Amino acid sequence: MADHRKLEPGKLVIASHNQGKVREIRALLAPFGIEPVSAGELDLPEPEETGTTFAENALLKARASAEGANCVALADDSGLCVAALDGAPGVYTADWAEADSYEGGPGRDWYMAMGKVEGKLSELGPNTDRSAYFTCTLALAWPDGHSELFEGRIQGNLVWPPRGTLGFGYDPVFQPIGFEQTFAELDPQQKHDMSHRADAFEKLVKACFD
Ligand SMILES: O=c1nc[nH]c2c1ncn2[C@H]1C[C@H](O)[C@@H](COP(=O)(O)OP(=O)(O)OP(=O)(O)O)O1
Ligand SMILES: [Mg+2]
Repeated sequence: MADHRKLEPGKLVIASHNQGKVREIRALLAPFGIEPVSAGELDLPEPEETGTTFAENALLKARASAEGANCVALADDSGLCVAALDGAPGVYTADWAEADSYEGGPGRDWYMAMGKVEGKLSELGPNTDRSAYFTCTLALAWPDGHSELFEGRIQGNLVWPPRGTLGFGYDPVFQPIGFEQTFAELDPQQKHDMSHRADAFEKLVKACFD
């Protein structure tokens, strides 16, 4: 793909403030001679995600970090899309988890968020379609304004109650097709081999590394 710009070895900012994501992206980047630093480590601001699509939000985050750090930045905007809920929570997946933490400040309550999804599904009755997919849009942004987008997806079914303690976010209720375990029960390496993030990453690697 000659129209893609190659990624050179060196510094790259992971434009995410989600520790779970940063951990996964570091593992995916490990074989490529890239030295990832996270936006948090560089004290880069967390831009407001005002976009209405995954691509808009991914670009917004990548551009903010590329400008702030003056180096290539990689952002991930992802979410859970539930078929019976017309694709919700979708772009608003993180927002559904927004809660006041016990300390009184803003925080995220994943158990509450998973319960919200389950509550809406159960309102639709016992035979409701429980299929869902995770989607991930990766945006690479260069300080000169160039950017590239890659999209990945994984199909599965929602389970209740949540199971497993690995991973992050909605992993305990997501069971990928062909597996008896949820993402939070699978070995992290198994998740990295098949996830929406891995799928998007595979496309990025094909385009941006030799
Ligand atoms: O593999 C995953 N396993 C479980 N849950 C996941 C996954 N991937 C995305 N998700 C859920 C949680 C996340 O919070 C939301 C995306 O929201 P999103 O705005 O892209 O990420 P975020 O606010 O957590 O971090 P940041 O924007 O700093 O990268 O979807
Ligand atoms: Mg976010």
